[in-house]
Amino acid sequence: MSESNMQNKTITAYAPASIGNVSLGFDLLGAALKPIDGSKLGDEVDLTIAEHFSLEVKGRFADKLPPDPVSNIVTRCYQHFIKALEQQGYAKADIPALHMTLHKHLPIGSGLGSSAASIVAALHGLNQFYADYFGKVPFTDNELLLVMGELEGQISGSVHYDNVAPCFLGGMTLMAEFKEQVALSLPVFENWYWVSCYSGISVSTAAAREILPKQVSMADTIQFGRQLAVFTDALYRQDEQLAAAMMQDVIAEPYRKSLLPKFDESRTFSKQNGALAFGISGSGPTVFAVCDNLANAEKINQWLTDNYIQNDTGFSHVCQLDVNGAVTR
Ligand SMILES: Nc1ncnc2c1ncn2[C@@H]1O[C@H](COP(=O)(O)OP(=O)(O)OP(=O)(O)O)[C@@H](O)[C@H]1O
Ligand SMILES: N[C@@H](CCO)C(=O)O
Repeated sequence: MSESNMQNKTITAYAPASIGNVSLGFDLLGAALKPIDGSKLGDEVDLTIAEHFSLEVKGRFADKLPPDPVSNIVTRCYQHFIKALEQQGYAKADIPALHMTLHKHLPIGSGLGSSAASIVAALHGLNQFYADYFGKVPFTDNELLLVMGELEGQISGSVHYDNVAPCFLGGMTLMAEFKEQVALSLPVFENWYWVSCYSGISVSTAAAREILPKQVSMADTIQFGRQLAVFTDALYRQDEQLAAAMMQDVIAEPYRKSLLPKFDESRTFSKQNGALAFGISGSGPTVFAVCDNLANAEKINQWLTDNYIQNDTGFSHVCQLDVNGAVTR
């Protein structure tokens, strides 16, 4: 598309919710979510040319963010992106400024990768917008991922890619954290349903990291390594039973579950009613249950809706993995 055609064009980028850790892969494994009823579980960013940069925030959770746009991570994404374009050799005067609108659909501090979804929608949208404008894609997926991780780190206190990578690439991703290959896409079980229930309370990721011990025992280290290696192998061999048996969290859940009212009861009900696995999504309070059939998933979804949700802000969805990740239209 030519520069003049971009003048009145709006690009919209969508980035889905995600499960960080997936129980067994603290900071190293993540999965993108898509409710099976077609409802939207992700953030959106609209981008259009303007005289000066500005950010507008709309959506159900807009009023839970700092009112000052400068404190919004989307503003930092824009500033970072423009600086990187200049470093690539684009002259400042040739880069049009944008008006951006963030549609904040994901609750903050939910364990659904809310800040990651804003970051991914903003940066994917910016890359697509300037690709259309200049006729050349400014940054590769891997280059964008590195920036996404850096910005996520500014919010949560340490760089971790297990929300931004699945949110951006879709499906289930394993972090390689190799400069040339930050994340790897893994095979998935297409018949698995992921019930995801947000209780409605907010848990800060930085605070939920703070309560974790700084050292891990030898026994837990060996269990962690064994589980992640065997799980990955089981995905490649499509061995559901073995994969599900590996989905236990020895790093974070023992410390974090005390922050989550009704966690143990929810696990007990889910496991007694057919869940193959149950755990905390990211740093919580969202929990997830994995089922290999819809009837079990719907039963657990109903029970979590009735029992795990604490207030009007909470919600629960039967999901499958969002294999598309971030998309623009
Ligand atoms: N667009 C944005 N989306 C979400 N949080 C934002 C955004 N801009 C700024 N913030 C701030 O970043 C912090 C996000 O905190 P935190 O990392 O705990 O939440 P989160 O990313 O929603 O967590 P989770 O990954 O568990 O969903 C909050 O202080 C919030 O005000
Ligand atoms: N891996 C991160 C995800 C945060 O959503 C954590 O558990 O702290």
